[in-house]
Amino acid sequence: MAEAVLRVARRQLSQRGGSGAPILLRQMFEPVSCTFTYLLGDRESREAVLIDPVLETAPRDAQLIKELGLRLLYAVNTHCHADHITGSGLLRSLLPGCQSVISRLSGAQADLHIEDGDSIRFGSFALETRASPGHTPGCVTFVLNDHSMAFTGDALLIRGCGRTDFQQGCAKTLYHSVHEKIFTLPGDCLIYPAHDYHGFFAVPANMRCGVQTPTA
Ligand SMILES: N[C@@H](CCC(=O)N[C@@H](CSS)C(=O)NCC(=O)O)C(=O)O
Ligand SMILES: [Fe+2]
Repeated sequence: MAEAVLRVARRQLSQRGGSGAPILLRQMFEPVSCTFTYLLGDRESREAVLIDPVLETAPRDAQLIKELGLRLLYAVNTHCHADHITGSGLLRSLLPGCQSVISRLSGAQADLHIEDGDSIRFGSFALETRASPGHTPGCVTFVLNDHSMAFTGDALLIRGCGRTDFQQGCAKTLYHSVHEKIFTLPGDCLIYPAHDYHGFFAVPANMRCGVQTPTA
């Protein structure tokens, strides 16, 4: 018990940037495709990244980013499926200076291509790229540098995983990705998936909406 409390306290401390301010996190939802988009920002430098934007809600996201006084460096995609990648292009035009990012293995066009192990920096934070193929060959999971949160795209959903029956999906590959790249994260790492098709998520007062491994 005491150890768990210490672990949470340590995590809360390390989620702070250079000024000691906590990371800014907003979980947003697009109800037609049931997609989550995540905004992460450094409160000091005002640099931010957006994970898995959706075309229809890109104007909403751009408006929020402006209202929060953030500078969007990257619109980042966990994988190449139409429900995600279509938003990046619009965001580039709505927020000049923003660059689109996706894995090289996805085969999709972007300003920046990333690979397993690459880091995406914003302010005093960074997202580490973990290749997690299976839903698609180019799927990646983004892990905050202190391993307190992970953005799993369609690799790991809530009480399930992404489908593997189309666009070069492979159940065996996904099984290994989830077990070796996601379940190996610390037990108190919060998992933020790309979809909720069943209304399983809740928004508690403290806005912590992830679920913990390995009981996701
Ligand atoms: N089953 C979904 C239909 C939409 C869908 O196929 N979603 C993908 C992720 S977007 S590429 C998926 O992997 N779903 C998981 C699944 O178990 O189907 C729905 O219920 O609307
Ligand atoms: Fe997908």
